[in-house]
Amino acid sequence: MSFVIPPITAAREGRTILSTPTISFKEGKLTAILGPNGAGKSSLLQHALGQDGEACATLVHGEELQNLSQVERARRVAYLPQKPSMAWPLTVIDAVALGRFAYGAGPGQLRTADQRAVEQALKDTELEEFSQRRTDTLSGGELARLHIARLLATEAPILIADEPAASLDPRHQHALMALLRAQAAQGKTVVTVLHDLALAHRYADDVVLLNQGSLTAHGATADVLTPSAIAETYGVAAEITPKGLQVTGPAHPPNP
Ligand SMILES: Nc1ncnc2c1ncn2[C@@H]1O[C@H](COP(=O)(O)OP(=O)(O)OP(=O)(O)O)[C@@H](O)[C@H]1O
Repeated sequence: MSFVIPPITAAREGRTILSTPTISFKEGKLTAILGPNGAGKSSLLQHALGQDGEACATLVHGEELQNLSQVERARRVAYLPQKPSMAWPLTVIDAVALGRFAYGAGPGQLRTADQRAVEQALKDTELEEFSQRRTDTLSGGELARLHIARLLATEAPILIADEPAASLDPRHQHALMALLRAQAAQGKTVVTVLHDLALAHRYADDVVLLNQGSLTAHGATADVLTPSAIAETYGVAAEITPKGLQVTGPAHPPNP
């Protein structure tokens, strides 16, 4: 299912924080949204999904998202924000089951398809052993995996995650990216904000590069994520070898 963000101009406190053209995300692809702190990555997603209270004519499979019912939206687009909240402590399995609300399910009320989706999501995020634990007893990385599990349990055709890898250890970061790739390979439209350029280089099909609220590039990862674009955008030096991308240090190290 295609996901198309129309041209956006957004301002906060009198300052333009976003000024972007149409951005189309492709079905069957994993797209990484990259850019330095404050580039506008979260604001772009929040605005596109109507989370900032402003109208936005985002198109999902050709239909305006804002014209769909809440349930229909949730069936099409699953969104994991950068700072997800958990209103009250639940068991892990019940928290993941919240991902099934668009299908009339919830904690303790799971039909076969819901049960299957929840179990698969727990398995994919290696949380099966934690299923009966209270969410407020989880470590930071375990809690991050719980939120990813809830995203996956929706089985929505469009998955959007804002920095899902931030608090994961390296093995779980790679596992997450492999999982997102697998979701894209199943035909889903997968969009994720990342800060780890090596992960983006290794796993993303496409990259959207933002800087100071503007879109500076959008295309195939190998075309966009070049050492010169990285130096210009982030002020760091990077090398690309057969082993992958490695950030080697500041682009302009201070003189000793
Ligand atoms: N409500 C607000 N009021 C004032 N400034 C805001 C508001 N919301 C966002 N901004 C500013 O807009 C800019 C973009 O913020 P945004 O959270 O989208 O950046 P980001 O690219 O996701 O950054 P990060 O990588 O640090 O998460 C930042 O400079 C931020 O301070």
